[in-house]
Amino acid sequence: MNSTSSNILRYALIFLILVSIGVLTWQHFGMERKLRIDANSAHQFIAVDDRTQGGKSVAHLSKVNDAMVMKCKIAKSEYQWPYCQIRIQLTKMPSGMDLSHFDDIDFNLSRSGPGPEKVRVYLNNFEAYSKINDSSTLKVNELLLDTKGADMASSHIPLNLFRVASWWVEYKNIPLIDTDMQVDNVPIIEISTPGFAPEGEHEITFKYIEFHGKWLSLTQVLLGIVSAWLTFGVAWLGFEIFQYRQRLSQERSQRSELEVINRVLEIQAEVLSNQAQIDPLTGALNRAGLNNLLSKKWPGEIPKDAQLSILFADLDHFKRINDTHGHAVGDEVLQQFAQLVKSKIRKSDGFVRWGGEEFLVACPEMPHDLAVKLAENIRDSAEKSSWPHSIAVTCSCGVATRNHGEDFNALIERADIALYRAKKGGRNRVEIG
Ligand SMILES: Nc1nc2c(ncn2[C@@H]2O[C@H](COP(=O)(O)OP(=O)(O)OP(=O)(O)O)[C@@H](O)[C@H]2O)c(=O)[nH]1
Repeated sequence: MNSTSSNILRYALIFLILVSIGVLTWQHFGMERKLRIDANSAHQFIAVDDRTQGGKSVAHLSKVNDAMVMKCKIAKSEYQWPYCQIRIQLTKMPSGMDLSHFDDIDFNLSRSGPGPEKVRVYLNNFEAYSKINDSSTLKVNELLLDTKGADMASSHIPLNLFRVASWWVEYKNIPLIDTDMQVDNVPIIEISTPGFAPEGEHEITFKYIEFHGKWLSLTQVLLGIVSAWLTFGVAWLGFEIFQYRQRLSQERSQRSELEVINRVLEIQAEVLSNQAQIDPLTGALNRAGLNNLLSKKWPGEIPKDAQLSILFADLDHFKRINDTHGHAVGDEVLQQFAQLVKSKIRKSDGFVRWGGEEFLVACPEMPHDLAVKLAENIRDSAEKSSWPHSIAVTCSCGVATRNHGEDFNALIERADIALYRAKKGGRNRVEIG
């Protein structure tokens, strides 16, 4: 990891930590969500009594200042559970308000009249089985609220204290599986007299209900934070893999560049080495070239039984050619003679410019008779060739073939002595050493 990416990682980590702490703190101390339903709300407020069920109780609703006041006369009748209630129509069925995001409720209501100082609060939820025209099919989530005691004094009554009313479950014969508290689609809220309301004048004054909650629950916030960290981790991993691949491909291309440079240098070294071993005028090897050739053929010492014939070929009276026709013509003759010898020898033979106009041919694995024949062939061809300025050019040769275990220098010396004899013997001839 380079320093830039480790800095980015450090800043990203600090940023994520700060955001995580910030969001958690915000969730805990803020992020408030509130729904207030009061007497001034645009919702429809209705007084409901038991007359629809055959009862005789009569309820009236009126707005007094900031409150909805329901006056109710509970009367005994054949109906067993006389009641009056304020109904707040929040929405038109089948749609309702989703109150499940809220955690607790504040009530501002009071009651007077005979009987217990309690009211029943209903959050009626529209369910799959509910019918639009029949509000009794809404699931009744019930809370019995003490209007004088601790309930009203303490605010923030937890929403999860609501329970599905057992009388409603019995009355509607609701299967057990559907009897969980559900407030995600509430079209109606009702505030009702207590279950055992005695006969007489009752009054319920409603000012407001306030639902409190968080825009995001702690679980949602934690899930969000974990997702953000996971996303960051995956993104960082991807970034690291991307960088690693880039580095890898850079290294690969650098390596292949180096290999190319290396190969070029090897070729150049080979060319220079070859140039160092080759006579530029004739293209023949020099003495270093001969040593290289022999050591390639026989690394280390030349084996005792290795067969090797040496042939010296020296142009006759070459000084005269130079003197008569000039040095440049002498060069031309040397070059032509070198071509002639090259055309007569094998690829495996070493052709060496030994001195000024003196050449050596090293013939590995060549028996003596063939070496003599080769020398004779060279000599004869030189004599018969046509040369620049029609110069008559001849050469003298000395041939020696290696005896068993003979030292290379001794072999050279024998060939050289043979050449000397050829010169002494009148030139343009082959002598054996
Ligand atoms: N043009 C030319 N002449 C060279 C070169 N190298 C050597 N020589 C000349 O070759 C001549 C050799 O002369 P000598 O050693 O007397 O031999 P020679 O004249 O051939 O006489 P023999 O070998 O005895 O037949 C000298 O004059 C050298 O200057 C070269 O590269 N180019």
